[in-house]
Amino acid sequence: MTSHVLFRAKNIGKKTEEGEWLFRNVDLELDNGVLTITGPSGVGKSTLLKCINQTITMDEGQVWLQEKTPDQWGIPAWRSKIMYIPQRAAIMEGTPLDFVDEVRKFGVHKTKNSVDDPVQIALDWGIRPDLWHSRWGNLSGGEIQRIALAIGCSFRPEILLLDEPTSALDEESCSKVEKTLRTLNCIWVTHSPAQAKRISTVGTFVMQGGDNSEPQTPSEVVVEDDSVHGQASGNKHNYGSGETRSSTKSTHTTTSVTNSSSSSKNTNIAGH
Ligand SMILES: Nc1ncnc2c1ncn2[C@@H]1O[C@H](COP(=O)(O)OP(=O)(O)OP(=O)(O)O)[C@@H](O)[C@H]1O
Repeated sequence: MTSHVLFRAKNIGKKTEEGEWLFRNVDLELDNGVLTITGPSGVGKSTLLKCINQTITMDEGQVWLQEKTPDQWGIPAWRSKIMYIPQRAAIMEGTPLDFVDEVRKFGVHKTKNSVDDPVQIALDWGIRPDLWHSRWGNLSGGEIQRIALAIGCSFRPEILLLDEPTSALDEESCSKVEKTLRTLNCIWVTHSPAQAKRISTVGTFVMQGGDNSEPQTPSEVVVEDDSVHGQASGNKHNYGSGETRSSTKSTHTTTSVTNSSSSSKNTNIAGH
């Protein structure tokens, strides 16, 4: 009998085009809060988020939201509830407001009246209202990033899948965005151990290439140079169980999720 958590992923695996395992046996749980994912470049963090969002097909494993699979929800509903915000928003035709109107037409999202105003959300992050009338191609990387995030937040998904959501932001903007996002349910990929320490409320999954079945233990993440060090080594556990990181003066000890044995049309915000 499994516990009824908001979101569960069990044994997720994805193969490369050559048929090797890019990663496998990834287990995640999130009931409430922010779960961060770190790991070396190319290990498959973005691909994992896309598998969860059902943007691409996983080769093994299953995901559940409120104990229902994507097929049981229906893929459009699933993607509106577990919304993926890509690392680099695709440059589209038109303006951000055009895009918001387009997405609202799909109807799988909540009705217009129950949707938050993305312009207001982004205003708190330093995005002037007039920028919503600018063509996507005329916006800076940091403006596009905040606007895409604000649109995602405005639809009030159950969970936001965030792929390095502040990578193009200066410190002040980053801090404002983090303040908002920390109040939501997020699975958040970051390369910054310092950011993982700041924002994760339920722990950090240190992703490994290939088989993730080895139980992980708290791993040392050196904060000073903002790069990930150390190897997973320790107790098997799931997120959502209340396990949290501990820290010392110079290092941050993250927790890791259990990892047991190791594409389609979408409605992503400004997505691929
Ligand atoms: N649909 C797919 N099927 C199989 N492999 C894929 C697919 N999409 C991407 N990949 C491959 O997966 C590998 C990992 O890419 P991914 O972007 O997920 O890594 P990452 O850990 O997020 O990297 P970074 O930290 O640099 O952003 C890449 O070599 C990429 O070519």
